[in-house]
Amino acid sequence: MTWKEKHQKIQEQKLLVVGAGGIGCELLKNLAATGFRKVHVIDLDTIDISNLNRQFLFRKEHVSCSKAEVATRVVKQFCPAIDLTYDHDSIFEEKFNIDFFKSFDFVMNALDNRKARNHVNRMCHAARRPLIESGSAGYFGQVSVIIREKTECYECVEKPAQQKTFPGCTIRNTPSEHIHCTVWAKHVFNQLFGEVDIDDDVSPDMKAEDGENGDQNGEKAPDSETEEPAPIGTRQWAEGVDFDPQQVFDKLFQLDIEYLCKMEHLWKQRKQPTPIAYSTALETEPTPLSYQNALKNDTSVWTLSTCAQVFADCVKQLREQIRAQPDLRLSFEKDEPTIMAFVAAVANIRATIFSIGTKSMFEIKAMAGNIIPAIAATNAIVAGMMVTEAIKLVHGEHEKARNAFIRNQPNPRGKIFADEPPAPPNPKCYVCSETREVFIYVNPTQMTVSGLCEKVLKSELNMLDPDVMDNASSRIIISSDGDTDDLLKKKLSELAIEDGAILSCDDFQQDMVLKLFIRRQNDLKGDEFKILREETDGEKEKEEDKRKRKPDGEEDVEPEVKRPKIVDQVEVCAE
Ligand SMILES: Nc1ncnc2c1ncn2[C@@H]1O[C@H](COP(=O)(O)OP(=O)(O)OP(=O)(O)O)[C@@H](O)[C@H]1O
Ligand SMILES: [Zn+2]
Repeated sequence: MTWKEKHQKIQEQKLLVVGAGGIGCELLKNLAATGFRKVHVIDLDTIDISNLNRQFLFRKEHVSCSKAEVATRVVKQFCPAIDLTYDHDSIFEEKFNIDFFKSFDFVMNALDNRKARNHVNRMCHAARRPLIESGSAGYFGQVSVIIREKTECYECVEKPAQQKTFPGCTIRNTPSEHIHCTVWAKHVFNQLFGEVDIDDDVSPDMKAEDGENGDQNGEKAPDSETEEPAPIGTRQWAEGVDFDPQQVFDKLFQLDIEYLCKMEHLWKQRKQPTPIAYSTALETEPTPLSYQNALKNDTSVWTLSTCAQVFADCVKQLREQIRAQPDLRLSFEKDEPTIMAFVAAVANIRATIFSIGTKSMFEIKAMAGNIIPAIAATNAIVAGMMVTEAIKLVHGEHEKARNAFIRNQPNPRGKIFADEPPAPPNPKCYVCSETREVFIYVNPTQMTVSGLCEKVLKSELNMLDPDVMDNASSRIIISSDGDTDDLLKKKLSELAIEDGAILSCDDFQQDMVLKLFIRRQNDLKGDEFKILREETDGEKEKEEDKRKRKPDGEEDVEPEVKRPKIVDQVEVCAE
């Protein structure tokens, strides 16, 4: 094929790009510059001021506008020849069905969360379209090529459980996990004593974006005209009260929380936070530990009053450092005891306010040290590597596809970039193999149908709207059209779903059917469960033996939970 013919082929390809954030902006620019002419981009989000440092298609005047729309407009300005279209929507929308995916030659992911990546992986599998997957975390970056029946899919290998990406609105308004409180506590530290960063805003979000999906409804808190917290920097405000610990405490944990409570739509389906005043916190226990003694107890969980005491002691100490050097900007250092104690106390007070379980300073230190900034150069390199792989796909050179990695340090062969051929599909993958099987340990007398649907199928296995049938009785126990809603509160055992039951779970939109093998584990409580992606024959036999020996079925079956393989797959990190 001549160079011209090759170029012609690039121009004719129809591509879908999912995500117009850090990697997406770079990617759209590269695609246009390489000669791709038929591109559709989807992004659900609007532009935040904190995106501007690396999402170079966006400018200050674009803040609050649709990312997909602005990216499309700006790319067309420098490349009028491109037929670039967009949707300002979530990729989970029903209109992006399998036929929609089939209308493209291949798909490129520039996403920041596993749920959406899993979904696109399944849609591409169902539509038989290649997918170029990407991710970056600080200096680490990765590109993978996923081709049905030829390579591993995104879900062939189990990923580590930790989710490192947190939308800013979750951090500022609606934390639901301790890590959200820890991230916020680090931001508080930076705002008060460190280098102020736009990303680190700690006040309730006036725009009150709701929830994990980034939907914005623009609702303001009542009386926001008069009662909005003053738009001055937290540091400036704190200097105004001479870093008085009580006043700083009351602002962060009482006044701002009271303000947050007024955004009623946030609390329709969530528990409202409880504002806490400094005096109330100290009164919850007569003898809180001092900072010195609390540090000695870094593996135990501090009480609320100890957290308040540690907060006050640390603020005073950090204030002294700033008084000595007024221009000093401290940086977060997890091994600096005052800073770490401050962050641990703040995180736990916030966790208490939002009814989230508190943790020891030791545990919080591990979480706080693990937060990675997004780096523009990594995104640019990743986007470049994606287009290199895209060109191979265009020319049908599937056998030349490479999974590529960028590292922060050279590997033993002195390379910062490394690549390898994609691994073959995992024959036991519950997404892309013929054997779509998942083994789940539950306590059938406690697990509800609703828990099975929401926690197992939707949250853990990323199905969108499953229909579930008990194979033994052929009874539908979960129906996507709501016909079975009266069963939601029932326990599995009430529907005769016990150890050994097999459920067929079908997601129409993802065109995915999998078999769920129920295993009983009596010590699991409520909707708790454990998942095994595969069960070896040996394990099956062992269990069969046990059941034979104890026909009453009362044995505790302790599953051998396999450690997830740590792979070089990275998640884009928000913080
Ligand atoms: N379900 C989804 N449908 C469409 N787009 C999505 C979906 N989930 C995430 N995205 C988009 O993927 C993009 C990922 O980009 P990036 O990782 O740079 O995130 P960001 O939110 O722009 O920045 P950061 O998280 O680093 O502050 C975002 O623009 C986000 O809106
Ligand atoms: Zn797979």
